[in-house]
Amino acid sequence: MAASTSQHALSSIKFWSTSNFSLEKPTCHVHSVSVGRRCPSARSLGLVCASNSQSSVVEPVQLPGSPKSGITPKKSSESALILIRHGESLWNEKNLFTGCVDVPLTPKGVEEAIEAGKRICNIPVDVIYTSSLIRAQMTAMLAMMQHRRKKVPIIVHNESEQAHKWSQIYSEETKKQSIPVITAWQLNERMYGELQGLNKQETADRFGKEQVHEWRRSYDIPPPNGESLEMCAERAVAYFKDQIIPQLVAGKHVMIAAHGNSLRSIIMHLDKLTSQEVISLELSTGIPMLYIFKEGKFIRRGSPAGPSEAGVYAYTKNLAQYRQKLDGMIQ
Ligand SMILES: O=C(O)[C@@H](CO)OP(=O)(O)O
Repeated sequence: MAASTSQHALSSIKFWSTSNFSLEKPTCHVHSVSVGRRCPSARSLGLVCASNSQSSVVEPVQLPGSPKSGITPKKSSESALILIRHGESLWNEKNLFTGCVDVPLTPKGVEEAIEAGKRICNIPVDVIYTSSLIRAQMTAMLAMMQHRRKKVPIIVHNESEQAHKWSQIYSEETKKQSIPVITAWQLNERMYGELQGLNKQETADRFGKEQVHEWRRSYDIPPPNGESLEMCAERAVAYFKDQIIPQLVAGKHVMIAAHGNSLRSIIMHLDKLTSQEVISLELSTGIPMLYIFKEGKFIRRGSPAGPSEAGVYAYTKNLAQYRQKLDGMIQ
């Protein structure tokens, strides 16, 4: 069921395919590495203090082509991959374990999402993936409202044949001005089991700080009747490999709006973090992180500090060209 839904989703993206923007001739700058507050590991730099905008010197992940997808890799192209954790939710504010409980953003979370959108407003986006939870979807939509290209993000409904049929668009021109938003439960927050709804501080007081830290950050120890990060990775990383990598291979620029732990598992995969290193990986709410996918490798670019931040655009001539193109369209 999940597989066929995903296949539907993929075919509708092909159908919706918009820009074939190709990024070529990168001028690769190795910038200084900045150290995050809580993570001494060089491999997670730039992610702990995710507001940091400098690029990293991470050894890129080597990926094979796209054996299953049948999509021909575009050798000369580069794709942008933006990862964004949702803005502050009402339960983040109350310091409650949230997991798969579907809680909306706070006004501060709304602001964070808008701010994130401003930071990435010059970076191309062809397709958006979000979890099935409202806090990630609100974040994706609010962020895209800020994008200078002004395409309309539209949620793809493939949950039933009728939903698919009833949400069709009958103008090719309108489709070109839209960005498909694919929602996938596989990108949901890790299921927190019997901790969902409990106060984090009270839980630490009751079970001990170390035990709670183990539940929250260890790789393979699940909270009571919940998912460990490893279990969460089994579905989130599998989805990333099966559905999202083929888009990048095909030259599409992708944004993923998801959650602290589903994104930690994807970043662990991209940056080849060990199960020890991932313990220190913390993601702030509403901070976008940029990777460039080129020739099967992911190159982490950190987080754009602002729409015109030189570091991000300096990396590829074509990111800069895309921005110039937007400047031209908007004048
Ligand atoms: O409660 C949750 O669902 C998560 C994210 O807010 O908490 P944690 O910081 O423990 O990963």
